[in-house]
Amino acid sequence: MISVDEAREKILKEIRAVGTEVISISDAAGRVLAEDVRSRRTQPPAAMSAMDGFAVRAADVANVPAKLRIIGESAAGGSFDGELKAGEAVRIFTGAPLPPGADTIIIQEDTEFDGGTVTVKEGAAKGTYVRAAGLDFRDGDIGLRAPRIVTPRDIGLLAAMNVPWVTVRRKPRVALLSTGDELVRPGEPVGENQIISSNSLLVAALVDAAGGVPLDLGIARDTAASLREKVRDAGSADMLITLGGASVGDHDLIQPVLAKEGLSVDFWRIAMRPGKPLMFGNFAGIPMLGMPGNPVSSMICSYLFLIPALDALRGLPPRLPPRQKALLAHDLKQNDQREDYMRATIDGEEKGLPVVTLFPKQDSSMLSPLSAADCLVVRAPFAKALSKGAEIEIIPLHQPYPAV
Ligand SMILES: Nc1nc2c(c(=O)[nH]1)N[C@H]1C(S)=C(S)[C@@H](COP(=O)(O)OP(=O)(O)OC[C@H]3O[C@@H](n4cnc5c(N)ncnc54)[C@H](O)[C@@H]3O)O[C@H]1N2
Ligand code: MOO
Repeated sequence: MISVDEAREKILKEIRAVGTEVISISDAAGRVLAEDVRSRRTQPPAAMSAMDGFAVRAADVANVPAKLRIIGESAAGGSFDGELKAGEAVRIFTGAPLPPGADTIIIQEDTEFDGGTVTVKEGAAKGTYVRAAGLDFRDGDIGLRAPRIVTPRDIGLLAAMNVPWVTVRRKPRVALLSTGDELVRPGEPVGENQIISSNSLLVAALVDAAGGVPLDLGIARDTAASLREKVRDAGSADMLITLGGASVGDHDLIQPVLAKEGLSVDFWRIAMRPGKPLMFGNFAGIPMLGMPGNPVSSMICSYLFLIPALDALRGLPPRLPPRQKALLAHDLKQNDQREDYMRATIDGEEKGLPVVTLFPKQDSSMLSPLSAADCLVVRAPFAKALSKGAEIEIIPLHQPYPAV
């Protein structure tokens, strides 16, 4: 058995970024930029007022009160074309260009004015409330560098830079094939000893959340013919995930059957719990992850291996699940040779750290504690027994990959 880190390295070594496409910036949130983006505009294009008030020369308001003659008006979207000279002021509004000759804005609260004159009661240093041309960015500046996940904030910047389209990685397509005679889809008629297939839906939702497109190939029955037929549809995918049939039982057909269809196995079995029978290889030219059938195993394998692989397919440096320190709410026994990922809740805080309680049953078939968990407690192989209050490492499960 190989370690979790070794397995991830082997997977990432085999993954290449997918191709690119050009899309509208309104569709770009969450997508990965494939090329640097340069501004097509200087912002602000000219010196502009940041306030409603009067454009003046700072020298004219060095001594207050100062009476100035109003010679015109500049509103956002328009301009005052004349030149401001000594003793003059221009009525100006937020976002309007500064008239030539003016260098300072006096907010209107600091003035008294009628039609023709303004009395400035509070002076201001030169440049007050003036946004210089190019304050934000200049034509030709690189505004965003690739690779980068486009955030809603980036979309605002792209729009302001007058960039309506961007080149992004296309979304990687991930084919998901469930296997097992016992499986039926949610809502279908279900026999006494059957179970509802939850795995592929869970992993599909993760693929979607991580920026990929899940392709559901359905459920293959535990026969070579069914598996061969279903896997044929993986052709257009960038990656294939099989769910179940990864272990050593007589009905675990993934490896023996797919080997005849072009599967070459890189590794099989990892020193982790759950997820031990994970398999990685190449199936007819595309990377393939063979995940164990138990839903918790496939979810944790997705966190540790599939999401970093999706990052790599999207041309990003692969992100690992973020870890943080926490305290145990109870004693914990020593670990064996497998790296352990255990579902737990967070109940309050002590010394600035979350306090975690493990679910008493960690069976990898159990979805209710998976859904209720706030975090996974991570334990290294052969970790020693710990007492209540000891420090441990967790992977928080709420929004672990923030993108806004
Ligand atoms: N003799 C051994 N037996 C097993 C070992 C072992 O090392 N030696 N490993 C165990 C571990 S650990 C796991 S994990 C499982 C993995 O088994 P498979 O990948 O072959 O998966 P299946 O046998 O097909 O299914 C396991 C379990 O999960 C349920 N399942 C399968 N698909 C789905 C689905 N789409 N949605 C929900 N649940 C699913 C299935 O009904 C089984 O209960 O092997 C152990 N055995
Ligand atoms: O490795 Mo299995 O995934 O413990 O249930």
